[in-house]
Order: sequence, then C-alpha cells, then structure tokens
Amino acid sequence: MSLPLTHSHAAFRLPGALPLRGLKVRTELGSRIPTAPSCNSGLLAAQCERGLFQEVFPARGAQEQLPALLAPGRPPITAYCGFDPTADSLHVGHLPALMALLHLQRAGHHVIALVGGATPLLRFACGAGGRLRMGALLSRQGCQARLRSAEGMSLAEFLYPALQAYDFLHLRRRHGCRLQIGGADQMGNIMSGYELTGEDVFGITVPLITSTTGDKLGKTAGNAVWLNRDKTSPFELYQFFVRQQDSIVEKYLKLFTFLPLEEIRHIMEMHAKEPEKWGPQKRLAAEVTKLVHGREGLESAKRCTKALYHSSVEALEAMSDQELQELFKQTPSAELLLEPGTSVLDLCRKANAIPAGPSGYQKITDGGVSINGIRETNPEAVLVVGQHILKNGVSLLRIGKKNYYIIKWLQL
Ligand SMILES: Nc1ncnc2c1ncn2[C@@H]1O[C@H](COP(=O)(O)OP(=O)(O)OP(=O)(O)O)[C@@H](O)[C@H]1O
Ligand SMILES: N[C@@H](Cc1ccc(O)cc1)C(=O)O
Repeated sequence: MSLPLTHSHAAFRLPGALPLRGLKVRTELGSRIPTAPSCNSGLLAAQCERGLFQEVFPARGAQEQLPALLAPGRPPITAYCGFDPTADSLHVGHLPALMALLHLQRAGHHVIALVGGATPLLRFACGAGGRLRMGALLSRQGCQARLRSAEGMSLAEFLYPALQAYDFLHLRRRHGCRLQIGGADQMGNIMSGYELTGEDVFGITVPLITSTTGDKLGKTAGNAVWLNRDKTSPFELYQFFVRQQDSIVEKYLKLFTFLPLEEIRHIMEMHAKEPEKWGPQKRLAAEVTKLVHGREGLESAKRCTKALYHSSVEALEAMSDQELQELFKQTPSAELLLEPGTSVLDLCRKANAIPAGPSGYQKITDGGVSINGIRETNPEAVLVVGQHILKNGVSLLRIGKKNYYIIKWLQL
C-alpha cells in the first residue's frame, strides 16, 4: 500500500453546459482531464445543478461510471460520510454532507453516516502522536520538502488520512460501499481512500459553508450552529436562517432544502417584487427547522418568534417550560417574587430594565414601556394577574422598540 503525503489538487471547472454547471472533477493524481462529463441527467447532474455536489473523484467517475451507477433504475449503491465525534452534536456545516446522503437515500440508495472512532482517538488520545514532530522522526528518510514547511507535521496528522482510507476500505469490503461524501476539505483523504481501496470507488465533495467573515462554520472556528436542540434551540436555528443575506439565500435554498429548483426560482422572483417580506429567508428557515427538529420544532420556533418579535400574548401564553428556557437563553430575564402591590415601576427596576432615578420613571411616563404587548404609562399601576402576568407565570417586558426582558414570576 502506498499513501503519498501530498496529492495534486488541481481541479477543473468544466465547460459542460447545463445541468452540470459548476461541477469540478478531481484529476487522478495529477493528470488533467479537461473534458465535460457525458451525463446530462440523473441524480449526479441534478445535485450538481443544485450546487450540492461540487467535485467528483476520479475524473473518469464523473464522466461515465458514476452517472451510470446513479442512473434511475440501476441497483442501489452504498455511500458513506464520516463525522468525527469531537462534539456532542452535529452542526449546520454538516448539513450539506447530510443532504447529499439524504438525496441519495431518497433515490433508493443505501447510505451510512459513520461516526469516526479511530480518527478522533488519534487526534485526542494519541497525545504523543500530536507532539512528536515528523521532522525529527523522518529527517534522514526523505520527504524533506513536505517536512521543511514552517509548522512541520505531527504524527497524528500524518496518520489521519491512512485511518480514514482504511474506513473506506473496510466499508467497501463489508458493506460494498463505493462512494464517499465529504466537505471540500476532505478531498485529500478521499483520494487516499481511493488509492487504498482500488479502482472502483468514488468521492464526491460538497461545498464548505462559511460564516460572513469567511471562516468554515464548525467546531474549530468556534462558530458552530448546532443541530442538537439542547445546544441551539429550534428558535435560534430558525433565526440563524431568517437572518441570511439576499446574496446567499438562493444558494442555501438549493443546498439545505428539498424544494424543486423551479419552486426556488419562483420564490426568488417573488422576492424581487416584495423584498420587504423576506420570503426566501422565512421559507429557508422553516424548511431547515422542520428537517432538523420536525414539525413540532418548527411550531416552537414560530411561537418563540411571535412571542419575542411580534409581542404575541397568545404565543407567549402557549409556550412550554422548555421553550421559555430556550428563550431565556437569548433574552435578558429575571425570576421575581410577586409581592402584593408590585407596580410597573417595581417590575422595571427589579428586572434592571430601566435606568435608576427619575429618568427610569420618565421612560415609563413617556410611553417607552410595554408589558405583554400593552403600553403602560403609569409607573404606579399595580400588576394584575391575567393581564400583566400571564397564565404560565410569565411577563414579557419591552423597553423602547426592541429591548425585551422575560420575567418568570415565582410562587404565583
Ligand atoms: N462548514 C462546513 N461546510 C461543509 N462541510 C463541512 C463543514 N464542517 C464540516 N463539514 C464536513 O462534515 C464532515 C464531518 O466533519 P467533522 O465533524 O468530522 O469535522 P471537521 O471537518 O473537522 O470540522 P470542525 O471540527 O471544524 O467542525 C466532513 O466531511 C467535513 O468536511
Ligand atoms: N475526516 C473527516 C471525518 C471522517 C472520519 C472518518 C472517516 O472514515 C471519514 C470522515 C473530518 O475531519 O471531517
């Protein structure tokens, strides 16, 4: 077995006409094949058009074999994607790879989502491997060019592609797996798997999702938006997608939803006419939240949005304790004891929502304070259960246009 340390990463944007626009093929260990794939229909072409499949390896796979294997009516193939269990949740950056698996599954193929065991062990348990410098170990044996780089290479780093390649080999032998999916940064590891496994396997990469500052979205950059409800609530996930810029929303609709391209085109046309409605963003947020958290998760996200941003008393009153806790995470909140005679002013002060002294008092008389969506201009007014305090023991306090505070009343 030979696993070269480096691979040629020359990639081509093919001149192929629609629907293969945007597909790149990885050349087989450096040889360039600047011809268009011959397929123009089927799963491969459809996902290229959506922008989900970015690159295919080896080039020959993109041209003939893979389109044929994935053509409708052919026997199912098995595909896999690996995820390192270096966090207790998947995140939004994993969605393109998961969508690729789901598209394959919907087309009748078998898919495997592999939670890497050996690869993270290598990263975390093999501390010595992380510290031993390859320069010291291999200085007399060649590989100097690679090793002369400023940082050198750790043993763990060196071994990682070999373990991932072995996963592919194992899945090929055990489960007949012929296709590995991964983010664009995985092409090198996929190529190693190809070398180890032999000639009848393929790799497809999906685009990397980045933050507005261009960092890869994920654990390493510390900017992950999680798919586990305990870490990122359905409401937060929904809000993440609702806030996406116009420039990216069409791409995300194609990547993160199953909506037909024609429908996406229509949504974008409507958006051009009525941009103030944020139609594509809302649809994107709804589709992704439903996919990740189910219909109930979407309902929860909408309820929280209505309660917080549209001051909906009904939505606030209908919220479960879990939803309230999820909202509390984002919004300043206070748990207060309701004493007889508690006034609007007391409430605002105890919640630290208004400045101390006369200016805080004046904020209320000026009409800058509302409780559960109703403006309160009398600072001395005594709080009334059922009006200022909802059935579920909650008050939503708004100061100015958009500063919200959630009050949970104790011992009601
Ligand atoms: N932001 C992203 N965009 C697209 N694919 C991604 C992104 N983050 C991870 N992936 C892909 O998901 C798969 C599993 O990634 P994995 O969880 O093992 O972590 P990773 O790539 O090291 O990222 P990180 O640890 O920074 O979150 C890989 O194929 C990887 O390329
Ligand atoms: N190398 C992948 C995760 C992975 C692990 C094992 C595999 O077999 C495949 C993929 C990553 O870092 O994102």
